[in-house]
Amino acid sequence: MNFAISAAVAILAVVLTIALRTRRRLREKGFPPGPDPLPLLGNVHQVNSTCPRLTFTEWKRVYGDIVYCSMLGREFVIVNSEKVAEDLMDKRSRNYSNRMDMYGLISDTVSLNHDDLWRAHRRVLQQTLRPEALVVYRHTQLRCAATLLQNLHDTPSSWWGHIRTFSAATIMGAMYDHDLPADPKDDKAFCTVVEGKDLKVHLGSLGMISLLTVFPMLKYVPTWFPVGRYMNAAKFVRAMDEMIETPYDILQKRTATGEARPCVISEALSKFQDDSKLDNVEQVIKHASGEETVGSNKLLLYQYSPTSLACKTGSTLLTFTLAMVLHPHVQKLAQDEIDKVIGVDRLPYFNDKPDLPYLEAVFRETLRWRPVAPLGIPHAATNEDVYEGYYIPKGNRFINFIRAMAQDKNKYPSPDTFDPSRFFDSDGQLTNDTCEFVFGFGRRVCPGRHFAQASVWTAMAHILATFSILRDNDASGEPIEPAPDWAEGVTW
Ligand code: HEM
Repeated sequence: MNFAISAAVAILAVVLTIALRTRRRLREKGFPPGPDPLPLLGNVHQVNSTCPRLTFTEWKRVYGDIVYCSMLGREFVIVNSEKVAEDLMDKRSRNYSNRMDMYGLISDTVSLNHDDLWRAHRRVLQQTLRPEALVVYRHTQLRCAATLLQNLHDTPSSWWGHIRTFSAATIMGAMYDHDLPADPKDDKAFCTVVEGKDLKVHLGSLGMISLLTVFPMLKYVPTWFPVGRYMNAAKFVRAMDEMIETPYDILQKRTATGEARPCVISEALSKFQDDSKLDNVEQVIKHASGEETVGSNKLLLYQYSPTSLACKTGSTLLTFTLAMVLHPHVQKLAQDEIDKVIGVDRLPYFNDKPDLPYLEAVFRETLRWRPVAPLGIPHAATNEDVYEGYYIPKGNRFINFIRAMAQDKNKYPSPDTFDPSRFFDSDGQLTNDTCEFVFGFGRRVCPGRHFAQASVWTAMAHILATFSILRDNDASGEPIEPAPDWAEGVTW
C-alpha cells in the first residue's frame, strides 16, 4: 500500500514538474497566449470533442485573435481574425502554405506540402478553374439546375437528396463530362467518389490525425475491426486510387469512341500535354482533378440535421434552404426582385447576376452566416517565425477559424442574424465585401471557388424563381418549427 502511495506521489510530482516546465518554456519563448497545457495531452482534454468550435470560441473570448494550444504532441495556432490570417497566410504566404503531415497516405492537392508537385497541381487547377475558363461549363451547371428543379417538383420531400445530387452532378459533369443517372447510387464512378471521400474525411479529422500521431500502429487495424475501415491504411490507399482512376477511365473510353464532350480533364490534357515544365502530366491532372471532385463533395462540415454525406456546395445550399425557411420575408424580397427583373417566362441566367443585387446579398449572407468550412483546412509553417512579438515554431499548424471571422461583431453587427441588408451601403449599393475569406487564404485559397459560387448562385436563383421554400406541416396540419442541429466534422 505504502509503495502504491509513494509511486502515485512520484508520478504526480513528475507530471507537475513537466507541466510547470512546459509552461515556463512557453512563457520564455513568447508563444501566443493560450490555455495551459498538460504534459503529453496538451490541451486536448479541454476541447469539446463533438463541437471544437465551442471551445475555440471561448478561447477567442479569453485570449484574443491568436491563440496557442497543443494537442497530443502537435502544436496549433488558432487564427481568429481575418487580419491575422491575411498577415500570415497572404503576406507571408511563402512560410505559411504547408499542410499537416498525413503520413504519406494522401497525396492530393489539398494534402500536399508546399512543394513542386503541389505547384504543378495548382497550375492545372488555376488554369482550368479560372473564371474565363469556366464559361464553357455553364451549360452543365444550367442542365443540372434544370434537373434539380424537375426533381424538386416530382418529389419535394427528398429535397436534401436532390441538392446533394445537384452538387455531385455539376462537378462530375464539368470535370469528367460524366452524367449522373436519376439515382446516383447506381453509378460506379459516383460510388467510388463517395467511398473515397468518406474514408478521407474520417482519416483527415483532427481527432484521427492526433490519434495516429500517438498510436501510428492503428494504421494497420484490420477493416473488420470496429471503426477499422476508417483507419486501415491499405484500404484507404486503394479507395483513393479507385476514386481517381474510375471516372478517369470512363472518360478515356468515351473519348476513344468520340462520345465525350469537352470537360476540365480533356481541356487540361490537351493544354498541358506538351508542357515541359510538368513531369508526368497525366498523373498530375488525374490527381489534381480527383481532388476537385472530392473538394466539392466533402463531407458535411458544419451543418444541421443528423448528417450523412454531403459536400460544401450542397452544404451551402442546405444553409440557404434553412435561411429561407426561417426568414420568409427575405425569400419574398429575393423572389420579387427576380420576378421584376427576369419576369416569369424564363429562368435567371448568369448574365442576370449584376441586375439582381438583393439575390447577390442573400448569396453572400448564406456564405457568411454559417460558413461550411468553419475551421478551414489547417496550414503549417515551413520555418519558425515571429509575429507581433510572438514566437511561432517551425512546423506549427494553423487553424483558420473562419467561423470566428464570420462572427466578427465589428464587421458584422448581430452576426447570428441572417440579414442580407448588411451587404448594402447607405446609398443602397452593394458593398465590396464578397466574403472571400470563407474560401481560405494565401497560396492555398480554394481554387474551386469560382465554380462553387456559380453552382450555388445558379441553384439559388432557379429555386427562388420557381418555388417557395416553406415549413413542413405536422400530422395535425401545424407548421413544424425547424430545430437546426449543427453537426461538426472535418475541415479537410
Ligand atoms: C461553397 C463551396 C466551397 C467552399 C466554401 C470551399 C472552401 C475551401 C476552403 C476553406 C479551403 C481551404 C483553403 C485554405 O487552406 O486556406 C478549400 C480548399 C480547396 N478547395 Fe474548396 N471550397 C468549396 C468548393 C470547392 C469546389 C467546387 C472545388 C473544386 C472544383 C474545390 C476545390 C478545393 C481544393 C482543390 C482545395 C485545396 C487547395 C490547396 O490545398 O492548395 N472547393 N476550399
